[in-house]
Amino acid sequence: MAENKDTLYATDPPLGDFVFDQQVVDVFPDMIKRSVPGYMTIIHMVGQLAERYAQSGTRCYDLGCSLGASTLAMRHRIQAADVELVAIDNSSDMINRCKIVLDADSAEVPVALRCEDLEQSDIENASVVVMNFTLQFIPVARREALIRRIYQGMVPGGVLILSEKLTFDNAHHDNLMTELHHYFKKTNGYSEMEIARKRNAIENVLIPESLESHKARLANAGFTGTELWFQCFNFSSLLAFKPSE
Ligand SMILES: C[S@@+](CC[C@H](N)C(=O)[O-])C[C@H]1O[C@@H](n2cnc3c(N)ncnc32)[C@H](O)[C@@H]1O
Ligand SMILES: O=C(O)C(=O)C[C@]1(C(=O)O)C=C[C@@H](O)C=C1
Repeated sequence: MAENKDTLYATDPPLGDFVFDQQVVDVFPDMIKRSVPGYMTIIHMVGQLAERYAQSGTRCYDLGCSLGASTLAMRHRIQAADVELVAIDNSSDMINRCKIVLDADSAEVPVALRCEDLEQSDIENASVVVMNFTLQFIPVARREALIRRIYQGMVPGGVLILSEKLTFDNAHHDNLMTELHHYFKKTNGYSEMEIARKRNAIENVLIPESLESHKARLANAGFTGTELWFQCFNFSSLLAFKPSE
């Protein structure tokens, strides 16, 4: 299916803070590919990591699933038996479109699609949890409790795949990564005006943190072996493990 081009901030932009509403849903595949360097690599590897770490008789979660890109990647790669996928998002517009996408998919691994606030979600018996550019939209003060609940809902040997936009403590490095991200968006066809408007729209709702902050929070929750497995400019993905018994 042809993807609608993201021109949301080109003319007559939405007013106020960025929200994941129908306007965003209609252009989301194009928006995220042209905004997040390495996005498709991350999605592809989520499938491979789920194949490697999904355990029979457990669940694999996609928290902040949007249109289900990570869910589909896992669904087509998981080999373990009796695995259930759980895809959660609190945007009804996203969930409605995600349902259409999943219904059109041929894979047979069952998917439980839930429109709910993931901060209130029951997370149980999880061998794989994916949070792809979702934690950054959760208020910083509530991230620790959420990561702890995710850890508690995981089985021994389970893996969390946490992808996030990053800030850097070194001001020069932070400015360089921000500039390279800006250039990435320009090479993908966004105008200076679109980039500036989008930046203003997300600055109060997308709160990035440093790699060190993420690693400390994960360690405090009990995760071990946390490693940065992907980074392109100021976009990254981490693996964190719940120790085996
Ligand atoms: C950048 S998108 C995630 C992209 C998606 N994981 C992917 O890889 O294509 C962030 C998503 O998180 C969802 N979200 C934000 N806060 C949430 C919350 N408290 N509960 C559930 N979903 C949430 C948004 O509705 C949005 O769909
Ligand atoms: O940082 C930016 O400029 C972005 O557009 C990033 C980002 C994200 O990381 O979620 C913001 C909103 C959209 O979901 C797509 C990409």
